[in-house]
Amino acid sequence: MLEKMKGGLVVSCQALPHEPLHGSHHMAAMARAAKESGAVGIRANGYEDIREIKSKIDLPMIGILKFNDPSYDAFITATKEHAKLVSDAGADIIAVDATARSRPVPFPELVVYIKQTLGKLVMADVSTWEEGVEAERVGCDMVGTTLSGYTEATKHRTNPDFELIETLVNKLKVPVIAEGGIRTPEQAKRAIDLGAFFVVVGGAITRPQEITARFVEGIKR
Ligand SMILES: CC(=O)N[C@H](C=O)[C@@H](O)[C@H](O)[C@H](O)COP(=O)(O)O
Repeated sequence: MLEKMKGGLVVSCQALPHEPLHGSHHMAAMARAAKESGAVGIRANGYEDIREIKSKIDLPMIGILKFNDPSYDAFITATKEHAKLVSDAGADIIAVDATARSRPVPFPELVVYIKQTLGKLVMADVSTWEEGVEAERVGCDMVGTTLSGYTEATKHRTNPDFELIETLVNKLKVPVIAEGGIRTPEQAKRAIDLGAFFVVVGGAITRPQEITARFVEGIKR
């Protein structure tokens, strides 16, 4: 499965409850459009969306479950229960928050559970290269730059974080996934040229409100 994704584009099809396109019907339509135009995989959030997309579109699925619990900071598939839901929905790869922030289950325990009990691959969503090294050490199958810019320690960084992509490629043996803030085909190509295994693009393709805002701003400027 991973060989088929190498050098390609994964489209993240996500709309949270407050977003205009929220709903698995819309997300499955986005995923279908992505597949028709050559995407090699889909990333999606939550049981309903993952299940609906998987039932309609035959592409590898990176599944997540986003949940903000006030008692800890990690928010992407941070518990075993959430990992099981994502797995039951049909995800092939489960992406997890791998940042060095507070979490409900020790990270190595979550990784072992996903790999051994659920039998799925683990993508570690990190914000720093140190977190990437730790994720590889505890057995994650791939490391993504997803959370650079989204933690207290990295909020000063701009994305796409090409420096992080490059550093992770140099330090890790597992595939490095470029994700977060990629807005143009040129940026996606640059990430691949730096050694990213595949590229994940979300908002620039599947969040029309983001795209509209950029055009409106562009006209004002
Ligand atoms: C930080 C966070 O919550 N990231 C989420 C992770 O799944 C998604 O909201 C992003 O859309 C995804 O990572 C793709 O990134 P971008 O939409 O920038 O291309």
